[in-house]
Amino acid sequence: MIIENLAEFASKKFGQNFLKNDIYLHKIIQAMPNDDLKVAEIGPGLGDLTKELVKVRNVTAFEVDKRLCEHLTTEFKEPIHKGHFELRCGDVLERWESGSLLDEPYHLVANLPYYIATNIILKALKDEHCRSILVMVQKEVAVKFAASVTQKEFSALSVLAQTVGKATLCFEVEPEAFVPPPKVTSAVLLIEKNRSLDDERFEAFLKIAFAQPRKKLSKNLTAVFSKDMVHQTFEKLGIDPNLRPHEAETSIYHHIYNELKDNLDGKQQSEQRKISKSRAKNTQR
Ligand SMILES: C[S@@+](CC[C@H](N)C(=O)[O-])C[C@H]1O[C@@H](n2cnc3c(N)ncnc32)[C@H](O)[C@@H]1O
Repeated sequence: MIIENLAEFASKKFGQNFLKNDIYLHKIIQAMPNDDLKVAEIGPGLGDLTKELVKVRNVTAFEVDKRLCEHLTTEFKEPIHKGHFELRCGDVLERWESGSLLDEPYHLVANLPYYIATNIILKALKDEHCRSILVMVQKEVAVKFAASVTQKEFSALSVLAQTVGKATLCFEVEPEAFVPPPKVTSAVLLIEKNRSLDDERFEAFLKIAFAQPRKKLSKNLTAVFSKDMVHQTFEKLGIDPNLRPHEAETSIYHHIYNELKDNLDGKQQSEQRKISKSRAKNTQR
């Protein structure tokens, strides 16, 4: 496929900003974990990163844009034939609906489409076959995942990353490295997993805890749990009730969650009952 004007060819809908810089492509390869597990690449695009990946690993790539799928099938004829490269066309998020992205252990390596980057990382954190995540994302997103406690960027995403392993912001990438250039600075984020997220309610609990990041953590929790319950839990665990959400360590979130999670269920159930009752009323009318 000959593309006369790459900037015009790029689809905004699919978040296409092609990385056209060999230095950063090589830096991504160097940052990969040092083993021979398979690599899953999301959004291979024109295949610039893919070309480097297939030199060192077996790769399965997921691409939503049919034009690019056709291009990649021609471009990677040989590695496809040799069994080093497999292309799956379609929306990667739909693939995740039926379980793991691949049915064997893998590392995720990608220059992600920014409009669904956080969503993809969260799916990969839960995917038990995913061993690590090395992705180019908007710098702001990378900072949130990699922040340490007490930094103002420490967020629910940082707690989730620390729950499964270790997150590192590897390096920043300026907009000019891409065609077309995105409006924001990018960064490569590495999350090395030693376990997977297995409790979706913990994520829901963190949303409550960080709902108003500048308020006190105890205050945020009273949006769902009674004041007494929050007070007693903090006292039992010896936690300062004046802590702001970004000042509490990941382990503190797990301790509080373990104390309150049964009541979180109760709350969810009572909300559910309220919804069902109001639906029943509406049907009677
Ligand atoms: C930022 S571009 C990266 C392209 C290429 N890897 C590079 O580095 O130049 C994002 C890629 O993700 C693809 N993409 C967007 N949404 C997708 C989805 N839901 N499932 C699979 N691929 C998707 C786009 O078509 C595009 O190829």
